[in-house]
Amino acid sequence: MEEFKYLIPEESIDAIMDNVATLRTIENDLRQVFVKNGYLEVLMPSFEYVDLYNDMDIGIEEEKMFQYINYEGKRVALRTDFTVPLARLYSSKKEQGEKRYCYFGKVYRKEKRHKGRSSEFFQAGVELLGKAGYEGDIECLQVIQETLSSLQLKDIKIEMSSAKFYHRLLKLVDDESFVDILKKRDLSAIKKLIEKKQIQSPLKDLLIQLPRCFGDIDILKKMIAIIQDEELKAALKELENLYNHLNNKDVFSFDLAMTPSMKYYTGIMIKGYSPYSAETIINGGRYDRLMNHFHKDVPAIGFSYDLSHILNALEKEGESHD
Ligand SMILES: N[C@@H](Cc1c[nH]c[nH+]1)C(=O)O
Repeated sequence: MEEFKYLIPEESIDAIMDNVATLRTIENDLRQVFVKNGYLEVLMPSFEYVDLYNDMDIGIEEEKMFQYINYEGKRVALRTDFTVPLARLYSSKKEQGEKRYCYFGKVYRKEKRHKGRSSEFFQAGVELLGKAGYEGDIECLQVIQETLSSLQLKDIKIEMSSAKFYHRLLKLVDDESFVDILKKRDLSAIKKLIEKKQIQSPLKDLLIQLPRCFGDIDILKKMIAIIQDEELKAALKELENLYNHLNNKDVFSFDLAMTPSMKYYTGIMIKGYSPYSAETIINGGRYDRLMNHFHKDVPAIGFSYDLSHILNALEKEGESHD
């Protein structure tokens, strides 16, 4: 029996973080910028109904949730996301117009195979509710820019794409296997799919280029010039317009093969990377239809930093300079 005392379940790791002092410094720096920009800090509950997260086609997959059945016989989940509960909060308080929330805390997500990976992620994020279109997007991207230096990491890259572009592509290709192929950027599978579905140019040319469709503004301009489908073109033009309005463009680039990390994204999608992290350190995007679930028509955008991954990256970056 003695040896079992030291065992931990597969969902767990020895300690979530041991460099908590750094976490608190980063958290406080971020908080200052969020609050300065008018974001109200909220402390969200750890438990929500499973149905809150997944009772809609743009919700969160049930496999990701840690859940139990409560005394009412209802399924309750550990907080799996901040964005969905904040949409609930906004609607239940009958808020109207623009509202800015920020938060710090953990989300719990099941991994397919845990194998030494944590299921707890410490996030810091903001949600900007009620501000539509590119003005909301710009505000959100500017908050990211203003907070980047708080992360203490060098060489952060932020890639952008468009959920409108992604969903239109899915519709045009019309094949279940496409999402997985896109995630793997598998050119030979794309070629097979083109054969199977008898896809003709110009869509064919776009698909062949897609796995390598990342880079600076030139890649976006190039694709805008060759794409003929009006919806695809309009989605990319929206991104171009956004980019043109950004002050400091250095950290931003594009990845048109990006797949949404959350099903609720409807417009711009944002992913941030450090060379010292295999996982994304920033995730975000516009989600204009999530609030429909609460019978509201409210546009919204937000992002979150994954502080667990950021701290790991900081440690690796430090080791590489030793
Ligand atoms: N909730 C998203 C990030 C996000 C915040 N707002 C919009 N998106 C995530 O955990 O990946």
